Amino acid sequence: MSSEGEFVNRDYVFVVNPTGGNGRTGRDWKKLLPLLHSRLGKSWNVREALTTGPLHAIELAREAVQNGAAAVVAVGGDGTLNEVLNGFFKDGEAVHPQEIQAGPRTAIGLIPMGTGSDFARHFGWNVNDMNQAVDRLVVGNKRKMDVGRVVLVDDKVDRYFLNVASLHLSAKAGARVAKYKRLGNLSYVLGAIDAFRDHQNRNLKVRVDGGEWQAVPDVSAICIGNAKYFGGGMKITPTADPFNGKLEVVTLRDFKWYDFITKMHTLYAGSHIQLKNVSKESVSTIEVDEEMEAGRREVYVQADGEHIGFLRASFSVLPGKIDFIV
Ligand SMILES: Nc1ncnc2c1ncn2[C@@H]1O[C@H](COP(=O)(O)OP(=O)(O)OP(=O)(O)O)[C@@H](O)[C@H]1O
Repeated sequence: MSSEGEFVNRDYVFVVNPTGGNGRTGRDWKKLLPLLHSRLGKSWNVREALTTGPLHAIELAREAVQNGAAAVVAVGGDGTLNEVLNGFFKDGEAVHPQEIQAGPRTAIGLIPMGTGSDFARHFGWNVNDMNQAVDRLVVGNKRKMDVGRVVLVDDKVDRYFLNVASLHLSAKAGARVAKYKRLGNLSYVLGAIDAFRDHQNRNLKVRVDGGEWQAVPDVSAICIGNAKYFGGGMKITPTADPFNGKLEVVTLRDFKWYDFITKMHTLYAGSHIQLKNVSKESVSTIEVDEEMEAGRREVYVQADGEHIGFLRASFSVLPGKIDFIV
């Protein structure tokens, strides 16, 4: 009990993916835990929760939020952060502590130790720099951050994202990156080449902010950014800002395989948005479907690098929905 008689939970729950960064996260965690105890331990209860497999981080984070933890911190890559975020939501609603407690809502944090760690790039945080990450937690500044939500109508999937969601070529590439992850950042290039082998641009239709459906021919990829980077450092949605209450949508049309070789450097620089056949818009919601329904199951959808299913999809922003430790 605090002096005002309020119950304030002091748990900082660290959800660790020991397989992240090709096993490096597990090795580094052994050094990080004593550092957390010595630097955070006086103010907070440091709790460790190791994942045992894919999606386990969702359950671990949800349990922590239900128990009213002060913060849940993802230790790993963007995939682990995504799963931790999804533990804050259930059935389309924010999860609340099981007992009504005074005090601030559970915050979310990140110790970036993944392969790509693209979300950390948005903030210029150094990946695998434990001291910098712990400094951030010790200072404990929080900002209300926007959360992206994607609903897949056919797959009955409801998934939240903090970084970038996308569909078609980039999403298929993301799904194929996993088998090359032991090769580090090169995995993203190999995943893209792999995805291109059976890729065809597709005629889609989109509806922005509840307006009219518009046909968009020859779509290579549509990328929906809450933050700027994906694919191991590509500045794909270069004007995205997770604090502006909007999602940044970048549509790549009619790309041929050789365009990705000759124009690859523009994706890393963020200058691709000046190319012909690339458009950008700021939205609150965007719905996407096949123009002709045949072949719908071939249009992949990913969120924060995690394959989640196939079109039809609806993406929307939940402004300021989470307190992020920045
Ligand atoms: N204990 C585990 N065993 C196997 N896979 C796991 C385990 N815990 C989490 N995962 C899965 O590992 C995948 C990748 O994790 P994570 O994002 O942390 O690392 P990464 O892929 O190296 O980094 P990045 O996503 O930034 O490139 C996630 O899809 C997650 O579901």
